Amino acid sequence: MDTCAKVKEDRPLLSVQGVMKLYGSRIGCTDVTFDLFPGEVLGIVGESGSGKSTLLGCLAGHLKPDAGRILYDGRDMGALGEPERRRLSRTEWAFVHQNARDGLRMGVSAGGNVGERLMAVGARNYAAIRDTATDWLGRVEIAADRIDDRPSAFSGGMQQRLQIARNLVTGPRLVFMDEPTGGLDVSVQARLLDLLRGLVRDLGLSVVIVTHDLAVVRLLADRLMVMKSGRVVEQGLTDQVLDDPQHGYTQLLVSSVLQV
Ligand SMILES: Nc1ncnc2c1ncn2[C@@H]1O[C@H](COP(=O)(O)OP(=O)(O)OP(=O)(O)O)[C@@H](O)[C@H]1O
Repeated sequence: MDTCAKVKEDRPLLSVQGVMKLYGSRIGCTDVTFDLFPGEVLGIVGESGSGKSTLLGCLAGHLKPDAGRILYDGRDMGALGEPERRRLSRTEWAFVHQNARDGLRMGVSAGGNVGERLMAVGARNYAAIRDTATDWLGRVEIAADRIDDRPSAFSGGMQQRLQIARNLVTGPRLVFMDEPTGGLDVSVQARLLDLLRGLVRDLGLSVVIVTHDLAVVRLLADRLMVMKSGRVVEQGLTDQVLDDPQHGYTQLLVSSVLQV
């Protein structure tokens, strides 16, 4: 590896510095600082209203922070124009919504949902697009003979897997996930988690994942950030935080799960 490439590898893919987002006088999130390195998975946990979605919205460029800086691959997101942000959303980033319907086009076939992402980054050869779509449906365990079905004919778990294929087909570097296993049956969740873990590992993805579910972060996240009332109360290696929580709130969060 030459020196230049090495320097790039050592640089955070995402650097978040003192980010704050207010809704009027209400704090959405405040004083959030962390680095995400290439290939790392960061889990964000906290109770409802703790600011997880607000922070994710700021990171993904859906919300404009009121203070702080977000650097993506060294570039200040606040200084990027809207066309460049849209280009990044199409090419280098992906966003997996909790509700698959928010991330899919329900009137378009499964193959079309995957294929149109490829077309958005310049693919034009119909046969090659269909082949890639078929391959990706297989990777998310959807049978090839369902390629022309619409997502509305799929189960919740299948829709979520299709949303994941649609998001990953273009080879993004950074994936935002908002409760990707939320709202699914426990057995469906387990299968989806397993699939996600395999894809994250095989593709070496950098991921920021928001969840209520400590089992999800235990399985997927290298590092964990715990939020309460819009602030980060604790962060560290996932096993360390879950096995030896330092903050009273994290202790409560961990013990409430153990008691279930
Ligand atoms: N559009 C909005 N307008 C006003 N206040 C908002 C808005 N969105 C969020 N908030 C407030 O910001 C704070 C953080 O909310 P946020 O939705 O980010 O939390 P969360 O941890 O994602 O919750 P949940 O797990 O329920 O999605 C809460 O006090 C919430 O009421």
